[in-house]
Amino acid sequence: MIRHLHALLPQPRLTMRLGALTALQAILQGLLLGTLAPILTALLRDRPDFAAARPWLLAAGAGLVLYGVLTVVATPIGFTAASEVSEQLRDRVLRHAMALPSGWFTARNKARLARALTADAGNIGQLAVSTGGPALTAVLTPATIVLVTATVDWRVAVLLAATMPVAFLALKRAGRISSEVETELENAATDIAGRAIEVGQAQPVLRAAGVGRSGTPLMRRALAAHREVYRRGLRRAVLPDLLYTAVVLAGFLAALALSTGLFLTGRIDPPEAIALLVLTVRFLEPLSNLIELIGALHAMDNAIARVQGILSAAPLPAPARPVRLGPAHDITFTDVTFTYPGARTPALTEVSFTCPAGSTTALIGPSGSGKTTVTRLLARFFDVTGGEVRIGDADIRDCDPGRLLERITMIFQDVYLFDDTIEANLRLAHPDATARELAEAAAAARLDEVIGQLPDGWNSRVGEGGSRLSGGERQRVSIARAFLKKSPIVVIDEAASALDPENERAVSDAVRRIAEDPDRTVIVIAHRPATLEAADRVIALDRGRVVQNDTPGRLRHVDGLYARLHGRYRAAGAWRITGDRPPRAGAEGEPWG
Ligand SMILES: Nc1ncnc2c1ncn2[C@@H]1O[C@H](COP(=O)(O)OP(=O)(O)OP(=O)(O)O)[C@@H](O)[C@H]1O
Repeated sequence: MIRHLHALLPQPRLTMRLGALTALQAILQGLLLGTLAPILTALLRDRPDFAAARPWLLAAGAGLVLYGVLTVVATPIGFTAASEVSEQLRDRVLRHAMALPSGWFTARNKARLARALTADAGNIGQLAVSTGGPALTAVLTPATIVLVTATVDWRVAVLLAATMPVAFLALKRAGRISSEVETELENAATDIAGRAIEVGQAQPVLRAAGVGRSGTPLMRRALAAHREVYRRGLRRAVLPDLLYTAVVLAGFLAALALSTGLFLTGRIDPPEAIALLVLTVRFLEPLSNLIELIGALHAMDNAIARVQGILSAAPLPAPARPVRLGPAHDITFTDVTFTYPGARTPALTEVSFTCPAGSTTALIGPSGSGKTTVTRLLARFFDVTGGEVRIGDADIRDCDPGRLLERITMIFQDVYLFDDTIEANLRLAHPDATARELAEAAAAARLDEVIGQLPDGWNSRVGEGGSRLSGGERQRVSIARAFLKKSPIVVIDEAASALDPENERAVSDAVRRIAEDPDRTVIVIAHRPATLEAADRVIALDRGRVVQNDTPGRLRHVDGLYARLHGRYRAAGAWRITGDRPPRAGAEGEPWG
């Protein structure tokens, strides 16, 4: 357990110091009791021998002072150590999570991560101090008492010593069962947390379907399973706990009986009998505490294992010597094949194309054809299964992941905003931006119109996930980030979902401006005819393969996905002339069908 915790902490020095202090205190407790027998022997006589008692009294006094000093030193370290352990763990888990591929973040793994960062990291810190210390004392003090008892009477010492391994065997069994129960309870709790996240995400759907007033069926099942695991755990733990207590009590009673027998048969004197009585009682006390501590210790060990489980999830491999990304920002996919973790069929198969630096490439294709996957692979959310993705001369797997993301801005449909002010959300893209740069970016994305209408302007909070803004407004924040970041590669997933005409125009304008910038290489998952027409190239995907790759002008005259989409827009009269929304790619009756 100590080893596990030690391995988990980047800086274990403070906890090691606390452990050493606690161990010293525990041994000192036992040694102090060792002064009892000679003091009693010297003083409990017809004529007390103070001269013989003095050195032992002095030693006991010095020991007590040392114990006091150790307590004074250890107490503040204990307080600091608990919060420091939790902080170190949180920091380590967070750093690791940042390097994990986005495919890792399933609902269950998100719940595991949330628990590791909140409950587990906090509990490990608390338990390491509040349980680890007493547990160390509960083992070291009785062990020292056994040695000290040997100086009074070896037979009682042997009996006490024999009690310890039997007690530890019983304790091991009780601990194993309590650990199993704790793991089952934790799994059941993680299930509930996962279901809760699911309910949160699917809430609009659940409401629309009129289900879920008392939770979804899966949630109710998870709650019932947790209750059952708890009850079963209580039943399983009773017997092993009783067995351990019985073993310790039996050792204690046997030692008492032996001491009494030795006294009654005149083999030990009254002072020795009193000393043995005190030693036996002090032996029993910490040992019997162990059964209460063992559950908490295993809970800590399980929490450590859970944190370890997250830390062992493989991050995307980082190159030992990252290649520097050069000034060229052309993008090349060569024979890229990719299968999502756990999926059977590839999402992309032998996809090859080049986006010249400064150009705009529109990706089109039916729903599920692999457009989003292309953008995810470019940002290295996942690594390709086969082939390679290059920016300039560099294979993106050879680049530092942080540096890679500095060059790319993603403008997604589902923009996640942090529950902070508009300004703070924008500054994520460029923390040191001046007020002027912020204002220019906001104007370019037409976010200034939104900010002007908010009660607190730039200081307005956007709510969790940006819930206080509409979809189009959120996307304008995301576009403003792109203007602010000035990254040479921009990936845009045009909003396919319904935007009101005002937002739609604002978003289209901003996207057009980004695309027209000759310093930016843009890949856009296009849903609007104007975007398609303005693109330098159009790449059509179907079932994960490139089926067309040419200029929009030429593709219009070739039978295929693009011409069908183009014809469909014309037939629907949805080109910008009318200002109506074009039919959504992937929507019912659209040209992919
Ligand atoms: N996280 C994932 N895990 C497993 N399979 C996935 C995952 N994301 C996408 N897929 C699958 O990969 C394929 C390509 O999906 P992708 O999202 O790239 O398509 P798309 O063209 O962007 O679709 P849409 O237009 O609906 O957004 C689909 O079959 C999809 O089911």
